[in-house]
Amino acid sequence: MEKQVTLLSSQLFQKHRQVEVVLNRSVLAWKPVEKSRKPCSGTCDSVQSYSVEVCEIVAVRKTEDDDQDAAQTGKHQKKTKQLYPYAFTVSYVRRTRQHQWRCSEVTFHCANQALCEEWVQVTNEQLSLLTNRPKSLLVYINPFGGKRHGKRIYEQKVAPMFRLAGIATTVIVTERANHAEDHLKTEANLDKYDGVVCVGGDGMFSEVLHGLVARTQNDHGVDQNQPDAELVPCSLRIGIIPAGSTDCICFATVGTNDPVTSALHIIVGDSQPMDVCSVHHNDVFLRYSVSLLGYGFYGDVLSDSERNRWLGPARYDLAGVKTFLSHNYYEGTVSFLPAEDDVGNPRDKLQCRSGCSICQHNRSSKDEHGDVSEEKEKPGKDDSSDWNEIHGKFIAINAANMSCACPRSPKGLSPFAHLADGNADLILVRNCSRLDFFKHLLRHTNKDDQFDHPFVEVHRVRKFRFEPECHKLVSLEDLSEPPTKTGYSTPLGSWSCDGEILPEVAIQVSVQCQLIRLFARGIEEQQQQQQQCVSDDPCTLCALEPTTD
Ligand SMILES: CCCCCCCCCCCCC/C=C/[C@@H](O)[C@H](COP(=O)(O)O)NC(=O)CCCCC
Ligand SMILES: Nc1ncnc2c1ncn2[C@@H]1O[C@H](COP(=O)(O)OP(=O)(O)O)[C@@H](O)[C@H]1O
Ligand SMILES: [Ca+2]
Repeated sequence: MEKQVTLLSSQLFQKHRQVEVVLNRSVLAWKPVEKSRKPCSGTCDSVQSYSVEVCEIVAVRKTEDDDQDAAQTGKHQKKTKQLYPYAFTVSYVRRTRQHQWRCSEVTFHCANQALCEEWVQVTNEQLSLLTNRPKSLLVYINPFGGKRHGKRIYEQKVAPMFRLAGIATTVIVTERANHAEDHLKTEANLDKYDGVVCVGGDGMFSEVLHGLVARTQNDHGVDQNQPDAELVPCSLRIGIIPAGSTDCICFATVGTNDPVTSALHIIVGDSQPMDVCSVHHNDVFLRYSVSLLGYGFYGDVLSDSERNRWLGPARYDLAGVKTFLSHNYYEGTVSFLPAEDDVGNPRDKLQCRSGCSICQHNRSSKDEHGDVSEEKEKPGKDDSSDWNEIHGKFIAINAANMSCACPRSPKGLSPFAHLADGNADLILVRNCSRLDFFKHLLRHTNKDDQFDHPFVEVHRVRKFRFEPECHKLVSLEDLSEPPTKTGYSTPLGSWSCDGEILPEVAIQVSVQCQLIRLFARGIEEQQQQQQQCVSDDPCTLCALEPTTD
């Protein structure tokens, strides 16, 4: 292992004791100088030092007198202030339960001003070397998403952290649907920004996605209407501050729907590539999807829920019950191009986690500039002979481009789907009894396998098409009732595309591998989650309360 060069090492004062503080390029560490130390009385085994990775330091600043006065009221503290009148505070990421991050602080007191300023300067120099961190962000807030708390969440929980981290922001509170999308497509000067942040739900994310992808394709002269066009990846990353109803894109990429955690992932400059499904009808571009493309059950839930938007997130529960009771099924033909053999399968129990090897493997197929390697260009890869075709009556047809985990279903619609493997999991739920369908739905909420039913099949696919049963095609004049979809006499459902209803039922879908990047890192494994306590008395990692939320 490479030996780390010490940049600074000093004896400083922290709380009521003297500490040896050391900074190298990757770690800030400190430990008490005294020989005798009481063990940690918290939940961890006490060892003798604390450490914070430099890449997880949010900010370092000189501690103002006011801050010191507020923190130091006791006799000891007054004495500390006399002996060590200068201080600096380091704000850093602390992992708590269930993938949540918090911003903690530690203040070091110094005997002389020059030393204090040196610590602030050298630590800041190290932070400035972290070039993946955003310096300037364009933020869109949907004030009406979810429980309508978006503006408050941003102002109270997120903006102060961005300020602390020295990130400049341009904030736009949207005034109508499609405001963010239109602004990104035509007006925004994107050269000024290192990323775009949306405050809202999956629908708001979808707006930002459409705006950014369309803008990028326009700038590069790529026609989105061509289903086989090689789309150019977006250079700006997208951050999501969850303030919507489902927020599954945030949940499935971070592991929690928590604004403070998401803000910290943005600040430290995380990057998570994401696949995007492009959806076409007869060679006309319809929409992109990142989470769920659902026909039948989820399409019906979505259409019904739109009527009750005023209910907020609860609209989905009401619509879910109504749709379940109506127990509709839809006939049609699904054709799909299976994934390559080396990318796993939807039941292999290999969860997509931070640094996922399956997604990393696929990364090699697209270089930094979005050029496609020879491997992907091999002729015959899309041979019509590779396509499979299934005809049937379906209660639901779901294409999950990622797990679609969310608080309603913590493991998601397809628990082993991958964020960036270039494939989607296509789930076909054939017509079955209400009770069987209920059992299938229930398994989305517990540990049982929702695919382990004779009426459910699931395939990992690169592309798929759906054609509704249309042999009873009639002329428009024959239809006395307004048709659900023009020209068909058999009942048609609709596709929900990340929470938007598609205007067409017959669709062609193609997964665009790693078209965008988020300010996220994928869900961390449990070991990464539990930051090891390396403290002593009193153990701040065990006992400190969050300081920012
Ligand atoms: C007997 C209990 C059954 C419970 C079954 C729960 C299964 C839940 C699966 C949820 C998948 C969610 C996929 C995400 C879709 C979102 O993109 C979309 C829009 O989100 P937003 O803009 O934040 O509102 N949300 C939905 O389509 C809602 C699906 C809710 C289904 C009950
Ligand atoms: N100012 C606004 N007024 C009305 N609708 C808006 C506004 N801003 C965004 N929207 C639309 O609201 C829809 C839902 O937003 P979203 O933030 O996803 O909330 P939810 O998760 O509750 O559906 C999105 O499709 C978006 O286009
Ligand atoms: Ca995928």
